[in-house]
Amino acid sequence: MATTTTTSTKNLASTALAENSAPGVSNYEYENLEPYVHPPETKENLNWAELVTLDLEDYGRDGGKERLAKQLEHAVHHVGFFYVKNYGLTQEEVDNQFTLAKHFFALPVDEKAKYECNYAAADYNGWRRSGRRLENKGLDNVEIYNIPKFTEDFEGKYQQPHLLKAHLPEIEHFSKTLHNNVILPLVHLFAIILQLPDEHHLVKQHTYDKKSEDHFRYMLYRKRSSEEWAASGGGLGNGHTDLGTVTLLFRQPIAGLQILGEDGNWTWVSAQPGTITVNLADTISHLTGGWLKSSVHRVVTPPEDQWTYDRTGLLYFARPHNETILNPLDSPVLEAAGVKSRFEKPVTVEEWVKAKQTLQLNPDIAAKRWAEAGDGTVEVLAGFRDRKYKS
Ligand SMILES: O=C(O)CCC(=O)C(=O)O
Ligand SMILES: [Fe+2]
Repeated sequence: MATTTTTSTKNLASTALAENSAPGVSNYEYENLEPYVHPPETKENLNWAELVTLDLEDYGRDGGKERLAKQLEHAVHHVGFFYVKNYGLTQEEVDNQFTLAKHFFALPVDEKAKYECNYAAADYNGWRRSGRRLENKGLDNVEIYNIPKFTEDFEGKYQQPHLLKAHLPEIEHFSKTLHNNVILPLVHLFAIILQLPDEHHLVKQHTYDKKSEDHFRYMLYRKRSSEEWAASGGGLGNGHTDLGTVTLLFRQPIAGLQILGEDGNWTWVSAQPGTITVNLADTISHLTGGWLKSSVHRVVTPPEDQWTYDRTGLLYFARPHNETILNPLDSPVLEAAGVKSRFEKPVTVEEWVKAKQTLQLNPDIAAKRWAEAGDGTVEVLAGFRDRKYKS
């Protein structure tokens, strides 16, 4: 791995994009860490999804926002998934984060346990051990480490292992760059598509400094044998929607992610070099009465030629400010579509996150609540129900 300082970011000229401040830390510390190496792509010919790719460099150019909004319109209303490229981080900066993820998950369980989530409080920041998923209790192979925003609200609240402490300035830089260069432009484009009277309305609901539950994530799906894959159900029952505004998934080569299309068929998301895969999630869908599509997706057994590799993920979850009320926005597009609130009473983002995370982090509570209706649905909050998506 190169060891030069990598603070260079593409200069995306736009008012919505804050300047990328240099982290001020050289990468020499990575010299001591064996670098993460991307596994090879599958040779199998899978039924790949066709997704549009937004070139974020166009965002700052004359007429660029309008061009990108036009390109995005169909995807956000009908598909819920797309790619972005030219987001202002070098491949080396991205790979350094994969390296940290790899080494974090290689720490002994006892060490990781010091940073374990407070599941009962529905607090997802910290380490989530495997074996806590409703579908596959005891059989799931997924570990997660979530890092909150670098703001006063979270200062001192979470301890980090030495490995990550030494790299917090870069992690902070990485998270803030994603927020400035991807999240803010995207919500700006959504506002243009929705023809909101104030084009900056959604940007103002997603400022970095105000309290919200955005977080950066390292994720690991440990490799397993064909028997283990079969016993786990292969992820077919894990279809879900994410709960925030959008989720950013960094390109990694192990296939597994699938999207449920409007036609009821699942297609695979391919690894496009230099891109981030973006999916829309529940809160932006709530803010539009379902007009913006919170896409159903799942991670299934990879193709056989990739069974010998761990699947390491880098993700960023964006959410509106906690105080945001999840009623449909004032928009001529939504008015023409006749959308309605999805809740029986006003619900804040904070309440929504807590309700859905309680189900996600506590398999025992979730099993009971899913069983209540007995029809494959669960009431998350104030009349809004999630449902199961089977194969
Ligand atoms: O790992 C992936 O590709 C997707 C993970 C995912 O859907 C999630 O963490 O919500
Ligand atoms: Fe997801």
